[in-house]
Amino acid sequence: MKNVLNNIQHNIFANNKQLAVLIDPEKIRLSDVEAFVKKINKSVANYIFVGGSTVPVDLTEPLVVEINKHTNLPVILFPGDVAQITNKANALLFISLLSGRNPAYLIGKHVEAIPRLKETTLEIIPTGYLLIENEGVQTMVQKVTETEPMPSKQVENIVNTALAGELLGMRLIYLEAGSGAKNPVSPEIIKAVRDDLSIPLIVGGGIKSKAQMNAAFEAGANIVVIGTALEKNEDFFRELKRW
Ligand SMILES: CC(C)=CCC/C(C)=C/CC/C(C)=C/CC/C(C)=C/COP(=O)(O)OP(=O)(O)O
Ligand SMILES: O=P(O)(O)OC[C@@H](O)CO
Ligand SMILES: [Mg+2]
Repeated sequence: MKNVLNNIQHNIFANNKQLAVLIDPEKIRLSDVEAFVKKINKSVANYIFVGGSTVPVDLTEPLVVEINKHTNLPVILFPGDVAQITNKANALLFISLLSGRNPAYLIGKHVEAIPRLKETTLEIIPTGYLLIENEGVQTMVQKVTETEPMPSKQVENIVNTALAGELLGMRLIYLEAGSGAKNPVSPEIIKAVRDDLSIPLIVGGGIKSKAQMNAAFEAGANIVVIGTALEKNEDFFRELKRW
């Protein structure tokens, strides 16, 4: 059923916060998936994102199959490359790296993905993806895509880039500080983007505490994504049992 975007919009209308837990296929063993997913089920999480900047070709599909055995939550692909597309998920964030100027990640990979997507049952959600600079530390996404992140001081440029994505017809905007970033995207940037944007806003990268998660929601994030902090410390799930 193609209802992920509808569900996101419905939750926004109802003023609900939305949490996505990111599972990186490279960072989890199949034998650990059941226990991890059971923790996700007991938390407030609404979605499971699956993806990574570098993932061996044969890891994603078996992971999604295993996740589906243990949860009814929607599984949404957040791919770093075409090989991470599998029909076993519910939806695909069809992301274009708007913060960068590498044609491969703006449109090239997307063309490459079409043979897989022609007959897919996945809900495809066009998503503008903006990598925001974080104290000058290089992120995996930056390295893999050979692009520069947007300077965090250039708030107007960040807002304009997000709005350009909206006007190009994208259905979501994702503000990314980078996996495992020292600091999340600042509330100031989130608020500035939220103030001008009409479509849902996802924020991720470097969120390690409930306070940081709530700061992102308060600033206007509609969905917060947490990956590394839960990978490294599953006790963090205990704080996520209720909003
Ligand atoms: C259109 C298709 C199918 C693919 C291209 C998609 C694009 C444009 C990707 C942009 C950049 C990119 C490589 C994004 C990766 C997204 C992601 C899941 C990042 C998470 O990073 P981690 O892989 O967890 O980082 P670490 O390896 O440092 O943990
Ligand atoms: O792993 P973390 O730092 O939580 O980041 C989540 C996601 O935004 C990375 O692409
Ligand atoms: Mg990661």
